[in-house]
Amino acid sequence: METILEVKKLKKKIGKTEILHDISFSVFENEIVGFVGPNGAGKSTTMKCITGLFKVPKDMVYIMGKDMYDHHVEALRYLGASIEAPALFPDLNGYDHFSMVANWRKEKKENLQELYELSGLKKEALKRPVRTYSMGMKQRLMLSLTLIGSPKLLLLDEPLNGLDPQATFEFREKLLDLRKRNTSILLSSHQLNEVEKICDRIVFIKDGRIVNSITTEALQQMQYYTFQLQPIEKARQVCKKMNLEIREEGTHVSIRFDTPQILNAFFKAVVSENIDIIEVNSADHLEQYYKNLYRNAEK
Ligand SMILES: Nc1ncnc2c1ncn2[C@@H]1O[C@H](COP(=O)(O)OP(=O)(O)OP(=O)(O)O)[C@@H](O)[C@H]1O
Repeated sequence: METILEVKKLKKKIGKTEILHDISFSVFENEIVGFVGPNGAGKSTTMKCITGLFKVPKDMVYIMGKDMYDHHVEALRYLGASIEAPALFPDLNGYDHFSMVANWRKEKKENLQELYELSGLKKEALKRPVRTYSMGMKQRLMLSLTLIGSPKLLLLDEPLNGLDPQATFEFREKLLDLRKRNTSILLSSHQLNEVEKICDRIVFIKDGRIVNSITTEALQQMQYYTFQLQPIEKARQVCKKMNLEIREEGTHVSIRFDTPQILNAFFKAVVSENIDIIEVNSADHLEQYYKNLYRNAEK
């Protein structure tokens, strides 16, 4: 499997504060990787280091095997990026932005037609100055601009902000389609349900450190259930005996089962211990995983 992006022991100081501490992860070909973590964890800073917006020392960021330190011109040729709020010129219209970026990236004008359509912006809107666009329209334009020149790697920082539900569905399809066309993507987002739907793997960051990484497939195998069980003391004992992770939220408990077989064994144990199941709900995988992970990281 070809490595598209390699981040190796990336460190970043801003002023006297160490923001990133030895961040290491990779993005492989045909892979969409989610980059997830709380506010201020270091997602945007990492992305800025990858794009060269923040200069980093040698041997820390490689794009298609090119070190961003001394081969950044070649490395950037493979990259499309949208980081933080869409960086657009308020007085230029949509078409102007396309022409400008196409010039930089040496893309032929005739290849832009598909991207105009992909943006979902009408001709009338593309003729208007960007200052008249809504947040979602800016996001749509920005995403289409990042695709000019068919990058091998796309970095998207919070691209779902401001998108309406229809645009979110279309955006999801667009990313999945790009992956089919050999573009790998690093996507930072707080919208866990979308991350779970779009990404092949998720890398978790906290306080400038990578705290975990998991494939979406492995995540789907895990089953999270929220129960109301009585008596709760007995339920706790069953979980302890079975070595199950249990999280208590008021009158309910949330339990993670790594395989369907463990879930089955748990139900059998509950029945044999005469524990009443008052209520049971299956929970979103990524949301539960996130809660457990960051709760453990607090300890
Ligand atoms: N220019 C700067 N000067 C000083 N500190 C900064 C600067 N940029 C970022 N930081 C600090 O670096 C840390 C990481 O910020 P960063 O923007 O990378 O987080 P993030 O994970 O993208 O957060 P969010 O989800 O809120 O966008 C934060 O503590 C932030 O205050």
